[in-house]
Amino acid sequence: MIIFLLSIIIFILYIIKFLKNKSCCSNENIPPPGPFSLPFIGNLHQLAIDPHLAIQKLMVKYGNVMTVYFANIKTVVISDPHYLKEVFVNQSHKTSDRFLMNTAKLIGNEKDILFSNGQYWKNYRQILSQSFLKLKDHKGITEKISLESNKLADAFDWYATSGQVVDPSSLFKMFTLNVIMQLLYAHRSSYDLKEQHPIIVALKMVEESLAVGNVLDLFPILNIFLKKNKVKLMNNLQEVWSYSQESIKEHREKLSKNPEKIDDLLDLFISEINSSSNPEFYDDEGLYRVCSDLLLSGTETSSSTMSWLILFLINNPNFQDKVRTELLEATGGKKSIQLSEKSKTPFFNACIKEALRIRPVGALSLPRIASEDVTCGPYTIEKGSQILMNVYGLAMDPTVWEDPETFNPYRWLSSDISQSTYSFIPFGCGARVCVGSSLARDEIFLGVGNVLLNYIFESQNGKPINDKGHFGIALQTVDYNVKLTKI
Ligand code: HEM
Repeated sequence: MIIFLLSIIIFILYIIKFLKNKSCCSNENIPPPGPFSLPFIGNLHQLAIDPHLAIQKLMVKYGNVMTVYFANIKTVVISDPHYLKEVFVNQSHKTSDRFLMNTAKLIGNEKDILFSNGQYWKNYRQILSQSFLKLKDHKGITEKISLESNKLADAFDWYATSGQVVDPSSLFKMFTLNVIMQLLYAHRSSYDLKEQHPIIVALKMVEESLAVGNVLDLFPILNIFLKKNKVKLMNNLQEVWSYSQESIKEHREKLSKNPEKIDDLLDLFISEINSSSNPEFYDDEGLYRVCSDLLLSGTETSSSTMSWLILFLINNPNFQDKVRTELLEATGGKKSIQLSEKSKTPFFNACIKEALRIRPVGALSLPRIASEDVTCGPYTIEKGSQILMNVYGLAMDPTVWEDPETFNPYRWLSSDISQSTYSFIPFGCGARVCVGSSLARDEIFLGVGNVLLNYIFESQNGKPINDKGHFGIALQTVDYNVKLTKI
């Protein structure tokens, strides 16, 4: 009986969905084409594992602007540089808002930067962007990042001298966490993986819950069974927020006594607020949520890119040798590189760009929503749809990139590189482009530069490492171990 009733319900839903799809569009209101979607799951059966690769396959049939359904969420995926510009730049007023799922609302409460919209987002984004601009010119703060990259190189030393293999990703993650922790709390943690700072432990738990969170966002009914996950997420977020609140209080007190004493990003942020026309708008809730945003958005992204870069340099030992020779020439033989020496390392800079192209960790960027109907070439993206930028697909387009699946840094050095800006968007594009891109590039340059100056990296078994990776909270490498030889 139950099966019979369920079949009837599914059949009715199927008909409703079919009729809705048919009736939604007049001639001038054509939605982008896409595969047929099933009731409840939409196209999840086609997209659930490695969605960036699944979308590549579907694109062959449906083209560069395509409609798919993540469960019942209507989603348009854009893989064409001209349409990206049309949608995210020319119609930015209709496409700057984030598509907010339940987990995003829990994290941001619509009072942060990653997951807020409207005037609230605009005000906080402006202050944060100004703070990042000033950070770049603040010698004392950039010096801290430089010193942290020397500590990262030291952290590999034990493995090199003892001959033990190590997973470099775990140390890269500690490095990017330490950078953000110093920018926000003036604290750092040991690289000893057994003695981790409580914030790092809490953040790891948050990331674990987020991986499960995706399923809950698509099927809220599962909340009944996975209540524990929500409680775990909230407890760990609370730990990060409380820690941030303490730090905000200390920073405010220090700046009220000495407004000129700027030691980190949080100081810059608070002093920008103090000198803004409406400082009372920026309450402590907004501030502590921005702190957790920076930990969430600015650590796994940069460290995964560093892991990809090292992986491709292991698989291409000639490139690794060439980078090291260039770095040693730039530093005059010293084992530590400075940001001021960036202009002397064009080949290494090209390798960083190539890693960001070939394995963009934000392979589908962060979702936006069409707040009104949006024109996209001959199609209309219906108000309320989720919109994704196909960052990975753009980087794999053979009409733009010669042999796109090959790690080839030379493509960035050739004088006839002529692809559109919107074909290479690892940091997204338009009004919500990544605010931390410059910091990320500096971290990758210093962190990977310094370890390459000190060690030769090889795979554990001497064979090339799997370079396909997997889609977790970001496009990540598979776990891999390296053998190190000290130089
Ligand atoms: C290689 C490293 C990184 C990559 C690939 C990356 C990528 C991205 C992407 C694709 C977006 C969405 C952009 C859009 O919607 O158009 C984004 C947003 C953002 N990123 Fe990054 N990111 C990186 C590092 C960082 C760092 C180091 C920070 C800060 C410490 C950061 C902070 C943010 C923030 C706050 C946003 C939200 C901006 C907004 O909604 O207005 N990211 N990032």
